[in-house]
Amino acid sequence: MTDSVLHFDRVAIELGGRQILSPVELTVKRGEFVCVIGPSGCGKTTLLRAAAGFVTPSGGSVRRKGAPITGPSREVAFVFQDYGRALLPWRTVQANVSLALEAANVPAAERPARIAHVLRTVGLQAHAQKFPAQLSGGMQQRVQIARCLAQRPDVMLMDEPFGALDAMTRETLQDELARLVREEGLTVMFVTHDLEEALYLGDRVIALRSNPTPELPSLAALIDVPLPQPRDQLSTKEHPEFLRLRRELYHYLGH
Ligand SMILES: Nc1ncnc2c1ncn2[C@@H]1O[C@H](COP(=O)(O)OP(=O)(O)OP(=O)(O)O)[C@@H](O)[C@H]1O
Repeated sequence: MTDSVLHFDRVAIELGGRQILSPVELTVKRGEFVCVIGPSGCGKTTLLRAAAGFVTPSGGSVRRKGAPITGPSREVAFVFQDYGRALLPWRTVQANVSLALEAANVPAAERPARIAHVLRTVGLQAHAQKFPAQLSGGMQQRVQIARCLAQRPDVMLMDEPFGALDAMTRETLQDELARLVREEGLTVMFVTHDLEEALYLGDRVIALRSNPTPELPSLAALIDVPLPQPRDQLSTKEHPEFLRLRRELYHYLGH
C-alpha cells in the first residue's frame, strides 16, 4: 500500500437528504493520472471535494497515504474550472502564486526562487508582473496551476480545469499538463465531461452514473488506458485502442 496516495474506502455521500454517491472503492497510486467522467450531476465534483476534505462522507472514508482525511490540507491542491474566481484580481501573477507559499509559511527569502521556478514550468516567466485581467483564459488557468505546483502537493485535484477554454487552448493545456505530470511525477485526479479528454490524459478512467442504486452503483466502469506515452493529439486520437475505449465509455455513460 506504500504507493497509494488516495484510497476511497467505500465512500458514500448524501447531500440534502439524497444519496449522491453509493459506496465507491478506488485507489489512486503515486504518479497516476485518474480521470473521472459521468453525466452532469452524477457526483464527480462531490467525489473530488471528498478527497480535498471539503465534504465529509456519510459512509466510509477517504485516506491519504493511509490516514483518514478530516479536512483540507496544503498537501492536496485543488484546481477549479473558474480561474477568474480562483485568482485575486488585485494581485500580480507572481503575487497570486506567492499566496500558496505565504499560506505554507515559506520564508520570504525563499519565495522568489520558488515562484520563478513554477512560472518557468508553466511558461509564464515573462508575465510575472501582470495582473490576471491582462492575461488570456488559458494563461490565467496556467497561473492557477502554477500556484498549485508551488504548494508541492502530494496530489492535484482538478475539477474540469479546461472546461471554460476554447478547443485549441484546451488541447495546448492538455499537452502542457501531460508533460508536467511526467516531468514532476504528479498524482492527479481530473474531472471532465469530455470522454476524449479523459482518455487522452488518463492512465485510468472511472465512469460514474447518476442516481445510484444497490444494483447499479455509482462506479459504472473503471478502465485502464494502455495508450503509449507521450500522447499526441493526432496519432493518439486515431489509435485503434483509443477508438475502442471511446466506444466502450460512450456505452457506459448510457448513450
Ligand atoms: N451542498 C449540497 N447540498 C445539496 N445537494 C448538493 C450539494 N452539492 C451538490 N449537490 C447535488 O449533488 C449532485 C452532484 O453534484 P456534483 O456537483 O458533484 O455533480 P457533477 O457530476 O460534478 O456535476 P457537473 O458535471 O454538472 O459539474 C447534484 O445533484 C447537486 O445538485
